[in-house]
Parts: sequence; C-alpha cells; structure tokens
Amino acid sequence: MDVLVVDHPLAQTRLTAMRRTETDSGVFRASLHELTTMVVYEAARLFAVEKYPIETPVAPTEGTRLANPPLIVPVLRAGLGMADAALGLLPESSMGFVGLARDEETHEPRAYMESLPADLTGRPVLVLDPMLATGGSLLHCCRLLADRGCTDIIICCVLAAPEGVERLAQSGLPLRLVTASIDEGLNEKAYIVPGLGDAGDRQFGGMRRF
Ligand SMILES: O=P(O)(O)OC[C@H]1O[C@H](OP(=O)(O)OP(=O)(O)O)[C@H](O)[C@@H]1O
Ligand SMILES: O=c1cc[nH]c(=O)[nH]1
Ligand SMILES: [Mg+2]
Repeated sequence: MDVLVVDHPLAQTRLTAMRRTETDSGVFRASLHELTTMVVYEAARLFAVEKYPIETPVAPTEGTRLANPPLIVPVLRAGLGMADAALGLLPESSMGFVGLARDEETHEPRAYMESLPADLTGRPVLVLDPMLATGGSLLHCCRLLADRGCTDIIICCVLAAPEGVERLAQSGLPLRLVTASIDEGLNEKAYIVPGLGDAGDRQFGGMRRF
C-alpha cells in the first residue's frame, strides 16, 4: 500500500492544535478543516486530468479538468468534520456516507448507516476519517466500497497508528493512504498514542481522558 505522510509545516501546526487537550471544539474543528484541505490537496496530486479547449479574453488555449472526479465518503461521525473541506477542493464530486461506531470493549466497528451508490466500477473514492487506530473501521468501510466494484480507494486521515496501517496494507484491498502523522502506537483501550483523544467527541461534544 502506498503511504504518504503530509509533513508540511502548516499541516503540523494544525495537527499540534488538534492534539492539545486545552484546544476547544471550535478551534479543533477549524484546525481539522484546514488540515483536511492540505491532506486532500496532496491526495489529489495523482488524480487523472484531461485537457479541453477554452478561451481566455486574449486567445484560445487548453484548460485542465479532472478526468474522473472521486466520490467522497466521510466516515461518520468524525469524518464529517473533513467533508466540507474536501468538497470545497473537489466541487465536481458527489458524496456518499458510512456511519460506524467502535465498540468500547471489543473495539470492533458497529455499522449504523450506509448511503453509497450501488455500482462504483471505474470510480475513484476518497474516504475521509481523521483516525486510523486498529484499522477495523476503515477496513469495514473500504470493503463496502470494494464490494461495489471500486478498485481505487484513497484514504485521507489525520493520525494513523502503525497497527492500523499494517492491517490495511495486509488487506489486499486497492488502497492508498494519506495522513498527517503515523504515531507511536495504540494504548490498552486501542486509542492512538500520543494521538488526540476521541476525534468525534472533540468535534461534537464529550471529552474523556485515555
Ligand atoms: O481504527 P479503529 O480502531 O476502528 O478506530 C478508528 C475509528 O474510531 C473513530 O470513530 P468512533 O468509532 O469513535 O466513532 P465517532 O466518529 O462517532 O466518534 C474514528 O473516527 C474511526 O472511525
Ligand atoms: O485514538 C483514537 C482511536 C480511535 N478513535 C479516535 O477517535 N481516537
Ligand atoms: Mg469516537
């Protein structure tokens, strides 16, 4: 699996804001929005483009457009905070949704929502979830996409644990991963260390310690 870590200074300052315990939910959401713009920008570097004729006020020339804009799929809840930034960069895209909640004891994802086109043959998909921990949630989501015929899945996240990266790499699915950091690992509750806590709670309410 191709893995890209976005280590740009401006990405790292946003990530630092997200990590800090004292960062309130407003600043957390704003930082996630800005960081998503940078991560998706990097992810889009390999998108296929096509030329088409345009006219400037001065002369005819060639313009560039995306040959095959991706379907954007945020994983609810936490991925919702990345959706607006991704759609801002890719206004020609459409959006599907997958809702998953990790069981606190087993750490397995429980699916509660699925709104995806039935056929994804020939369509790239950009999956948004800030956190790749054990990898169970993203694996579940990416299997749903592969089952619909998708052969080009680009995952955009903020933090990844090596355990989750390895699990996705071993899955045999057609994945690429773009992240702002690969952290040290997981703690006994399967939270990323040093991480940033629960990305859903930090955006939408509830603040636990890990
Ligand atoms: O790699 P994993 O071990 O599966 O963990 C990562 C998942 O956990 C978080 O979601 P969570 O289940 O907390 O739901 P939420 O977005 O509603 O908070 C996160 O947004 C991922 O989807
Ligand atoms: O560290 C983690 C792990 C899973 N989900 C989160 O939101 N944070
Ligand atoms: Mg959560």
